[in-house]
Amino acid sequence: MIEATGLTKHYGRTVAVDDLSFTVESGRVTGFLGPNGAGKSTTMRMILGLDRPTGGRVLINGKHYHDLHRPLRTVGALLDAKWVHPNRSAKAHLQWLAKSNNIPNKRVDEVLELVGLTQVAKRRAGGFSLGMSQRLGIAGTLLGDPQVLLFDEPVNGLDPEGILWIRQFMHRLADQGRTVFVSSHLLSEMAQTAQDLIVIGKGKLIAQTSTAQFIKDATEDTVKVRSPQLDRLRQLLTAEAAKVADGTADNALIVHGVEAAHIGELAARHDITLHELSPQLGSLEEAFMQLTRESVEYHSHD
Ligand SMILES: Nc1ncnc2c1ncn2[C@@H]1O[C@H](COP(=O)(O)OP(=O)(O)OP(=O)(O)O)[C@@H](O)[C@H]1O
Repeated sequence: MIEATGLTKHYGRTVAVDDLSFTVESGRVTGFLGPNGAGKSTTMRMILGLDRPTGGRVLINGKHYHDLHRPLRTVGALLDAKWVHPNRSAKAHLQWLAKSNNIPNKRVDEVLELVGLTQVAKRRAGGFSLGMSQRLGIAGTLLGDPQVLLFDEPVNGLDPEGILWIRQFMHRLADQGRTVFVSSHLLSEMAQTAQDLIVIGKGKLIAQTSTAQFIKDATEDTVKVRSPQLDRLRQLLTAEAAKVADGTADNALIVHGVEAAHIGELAARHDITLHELSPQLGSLEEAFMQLTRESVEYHSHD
């Protein structure tokens, strides 16, 4: 578990992180979202003791990073996947990391196996593709079998196969009861990966909630209806004060403010044939734009 309380960081006159409080629970993948410059990297660096807070505190499993007896056994972090000596093999890189942290050598083979790099363990890491480098970086985070894992933009630049692998791997780590905290700009990817979200804007907390609730709160659900008797249906819905707009497909309407079940019953009562009746859920992109825009406007009026 990661707990931030009143966490604040000033760089000169810039307030990078502003009185931020949140909790990252174990057994879940938690996404960390915010527009550029919102303070995500600064927050992650403070969690890892790489930056000292100006105010407040952040604890990992109840302790400051610096007070952890063997940090790598409690928290693994991947901030930059290309952070590896290019001429070292994947295995030599991990062996060096293990040795400098008093981790037995046999754990290196285990983590190589876990991330699927056993076959290429002896190849120069400098020649690895981005996807392989990410796997090597993740192997490094797992060396100490830590309970808490932090990943900064882990899927940036990866192909769809690499993205899917990382998503499934993170879910597996969370299913093992670990705390998985991951920042990303790729919102559609986050929508599928993260069960919970912490969203910040200008260093302040905008939302801490489940991904589903975040989308529900910030977007309006609509229903798409297709019917050969569209004009009749439109009249009936408008008479009920529903907001109705033309859909992009032929013979389709987008209905706001009425449940799909009600539209189905209305159509049945008036012998109207329906070819489609599908609730349209808002996207994480829409919710994110909506909520971060409000935060920016709010702050500019401060
Ligand atoms: N070492 C530093 N010195 C001065 N200002 C900094 C430093 N690091 C970050 N900042 C400033 O703090 C703010 C937050 O930056 P940070 O990199 O934490 O945001 P971010 O959410 O990670 O952004 P991005 O998504 O673009 O990576 C920005 O205004 C940035 O310019």
